[in-house]
Amino acid sequence: MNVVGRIVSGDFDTVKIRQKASETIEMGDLLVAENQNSYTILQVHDLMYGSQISNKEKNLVAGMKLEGYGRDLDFTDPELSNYIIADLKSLVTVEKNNNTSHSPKKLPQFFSGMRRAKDKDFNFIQTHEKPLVIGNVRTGSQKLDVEINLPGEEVLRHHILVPASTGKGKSNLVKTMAWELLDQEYCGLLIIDPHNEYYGTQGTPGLSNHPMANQFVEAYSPGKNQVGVNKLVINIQELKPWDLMKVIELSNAQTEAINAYYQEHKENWIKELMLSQEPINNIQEVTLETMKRKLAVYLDIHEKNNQLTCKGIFDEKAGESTIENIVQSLESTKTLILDTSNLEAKIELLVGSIIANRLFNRYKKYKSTDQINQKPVISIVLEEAPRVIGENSIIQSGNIFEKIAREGRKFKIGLTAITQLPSVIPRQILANMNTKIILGMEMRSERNSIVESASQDLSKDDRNIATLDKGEAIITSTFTDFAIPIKIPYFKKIVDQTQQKPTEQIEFRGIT
Ligand SMILES: Nc1ncnc2c1ncn2[C@@H]1O[C@H](COP(=O)(O)OP(=O)(O)OP(=O)(O)O)[C@@H](O)[C@H]1O
Repeated sequence: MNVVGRIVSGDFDTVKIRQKASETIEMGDLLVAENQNSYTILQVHDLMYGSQISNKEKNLVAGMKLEGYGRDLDFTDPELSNYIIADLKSLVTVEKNNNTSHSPKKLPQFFSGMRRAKDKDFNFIQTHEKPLVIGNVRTGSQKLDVEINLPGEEVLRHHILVPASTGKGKSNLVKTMAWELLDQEYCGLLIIDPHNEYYGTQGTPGLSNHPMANQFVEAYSPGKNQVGVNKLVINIQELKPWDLMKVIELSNAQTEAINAYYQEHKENWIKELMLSQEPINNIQEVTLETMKRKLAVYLDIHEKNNQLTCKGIFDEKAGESTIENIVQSLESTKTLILDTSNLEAKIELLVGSIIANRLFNRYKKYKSTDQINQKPVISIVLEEAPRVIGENSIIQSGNIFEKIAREGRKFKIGLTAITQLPSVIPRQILANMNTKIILGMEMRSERNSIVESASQDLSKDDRNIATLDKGEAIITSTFTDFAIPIKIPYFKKIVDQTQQKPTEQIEFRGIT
């Protein structure tokens, strides 16, 4: 056994080891303590200096070296006198006889030597029936040859949170996950894409580069025609007063007015309101005029000579089947990418809400008629998620995304919420996000909110999270035995490899 350190003190929370002089232990390294019938995998969460020399002597020797006295001056047996102490927390214990894992309940033997974790230490990992491959086990900054998968259907319906500082690899991770899920027939993905980075363009690979993209990717964009992308046009009949009320600020009188028009004219309410010369019921003229102006501004629909002119994504004549087609595609396990990069944030969320509402109501019906088990799970990918599920979200509380965050799992609809600011997501919603894939986070307040709502005890992981590099992550989930340090693959590399070997099958192992 190649010993890298020896246990010298500690308690159940933190085991302290002294590093062997010839070794270099890194933050986040995985080390193994062997027992007769089991072994425990531990992770380094802090590093510090240790010394047998008094401070006074150390300061004196350092001063002499700095000031040029005694260039060759050193301590006797320097590797014995000064050393590094690493703090470790126990992650998981594996029973050798039956290869099963469980939470550590014992301290490793005092003074025992520890070695680095190897691939075979993770042989206890199982493959799931509907796997979602996330990446490889990581020890410090090194990737092991052990792939991690989670039970995809369960993980997606119980929501995923991807918190990280800017540039730490959030989009890369979600693109990698979407790539993995693309041809899986147990799920559909709705990606609301405010930066137009998922479909791919010439020179920037995206999901359209997947070998099965023709069959499983469908994209909509309000912009100019792009090969393979549908133009996003939604018929105004699809818009209901309650969709609008969540995104546009309306006075009581204005709310009553749009409700009255809906009561009277049903799906033609927008057209009738915009072309109305006289208000219906007891609506005041000024309220009607203000409502016309608001609809014109937000929906880009204008009245001229008693005719409607539609300039934006909402149309009087076209787009009647867009929402239905999108929901159908999701149900047939496609990945649907909605490029919202040219839309104003409120309109982006309005479109997202209309789809999410239709989907939610459909799945609610499936639940009540016992058809839900035959339906795929749907995950809605939300970039900058606090815009809709945050304390100060730009659409009103009680919106469909909040509803999905709170009760979507019952109906097989989940969120994949991406954010730099988890601290502004209410605690109850954070706690509902049963899988968190944590990338590097520089701000302590943001780390705290994640540590407090994690499925495993991450109280010792603050420094580890702060020191995560691009593509390095920790998964904490109710569906894993322990918080797993992982390395996420680089999306561009996956695409390049697939294009070189289009028929190669990737093998993986999973975790229970
Ligand atoms: N797993 C990875 N392996 C290697 N490089 C990566 C990985 N993930 C991200 N990167 C690098 O980091 C850059 C930023 O990644 P990405 O755009 O995914 O971050 P982000 O957190 O979504 O950023 P932003 O907050 O600005 O949207 C990428 O362009 C890529 O160069």
